[in-house]
Amino acid sequence: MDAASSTVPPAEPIVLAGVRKAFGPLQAVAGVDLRVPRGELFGLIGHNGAGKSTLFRIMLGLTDADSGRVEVAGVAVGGPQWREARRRIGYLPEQLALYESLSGRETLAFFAKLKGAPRAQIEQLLELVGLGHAAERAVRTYSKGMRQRLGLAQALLGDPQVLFLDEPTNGLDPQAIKEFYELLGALGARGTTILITSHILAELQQRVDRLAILANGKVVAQGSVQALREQLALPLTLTLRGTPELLQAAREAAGDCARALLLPEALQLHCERHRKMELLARLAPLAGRLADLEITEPSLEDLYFGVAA
Ligand SMILES: Nc1ncnc2c1ncn2[C@@H]1O[C@H](COP(=O)(O)OP(=O)(O)OP(=O)(O)O)[C@@H](O)[C@H]1O
Repeated sequence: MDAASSTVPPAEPIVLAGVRKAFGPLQAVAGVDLRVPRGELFGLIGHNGAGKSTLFRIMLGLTDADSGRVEVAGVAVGGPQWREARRRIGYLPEQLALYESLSGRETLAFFAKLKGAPRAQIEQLLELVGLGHAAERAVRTYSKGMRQRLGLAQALLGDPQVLFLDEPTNGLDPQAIKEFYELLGALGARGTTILITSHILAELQQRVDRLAILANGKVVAQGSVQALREQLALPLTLTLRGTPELLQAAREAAGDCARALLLPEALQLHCERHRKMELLARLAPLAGRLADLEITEPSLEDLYFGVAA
């Protein structure tokens, strides 16, 4: 059985190797390698113009790469088996055009027809995204969160193996974002592979399995947030609270082990990861008298600025 007729998803539903795309003199995608295993929630981040949308369009077969290998859902994008494989891919663009006068149910029926997906899935998807109660209402009466959930439902028509989500949580409130990611978690647990872009790094940091940071068309770092912390070796921050005398003593005890920043009511010590235990040992004699000690890992935003800025 060949890959196109197989219903078994490949172990790596997204494989890019040496992918390049230029627009005139501009190298928008400059040699990207990416492998995303089945069931992973993978984030793609980067500055405006970094090449994220171009890469999405290449993976969806909407734009041809100039060179390189692009495989999605187990087949070469644009190749002889692509038409069939495209049905196993869902896409939620950043701005999905919806017909305001259609109801939620009619909207899904419209997309199901376009995609050749069974209409029988519509009710189930409306329930899955929490729109069962609003299925009869015109889209014009939907909130932003409801529209995004309807967008996700259309992307899920045909039970895709791979989902591409472009800024799907833009404009959603914190509760809606939480629910959106819970839904993605459930899809991942059933083996759906999800590629997601977002400019809200704090949001991605807690949720993605791995991510790639794209800058000027190149992947400049790739891995789990923790792996990137270790790879990029950005300093940890210890924040100490206590009396001014104690903070001064802590600063002296830290010595060359950390870069110290004395704030009005706290001392911040920025320390390289491999010297953390040495620093804690130096501070140990003071620990009993400190009011508080907090260790903060570099955030995804720190990591991003560490490589992409
Ligand atoms: N059709 C096109 N013709 C010419 N240049 C293009 C075209 N599409 C994209 N570009 C250029 O390629 C580069 C990458 O654009 P792309 O839209 O992929 O970036 P992005 O990372 O998605 O940015 P954003 O976060 O702003 O959406 C940009 O410099 C953009 O101007």
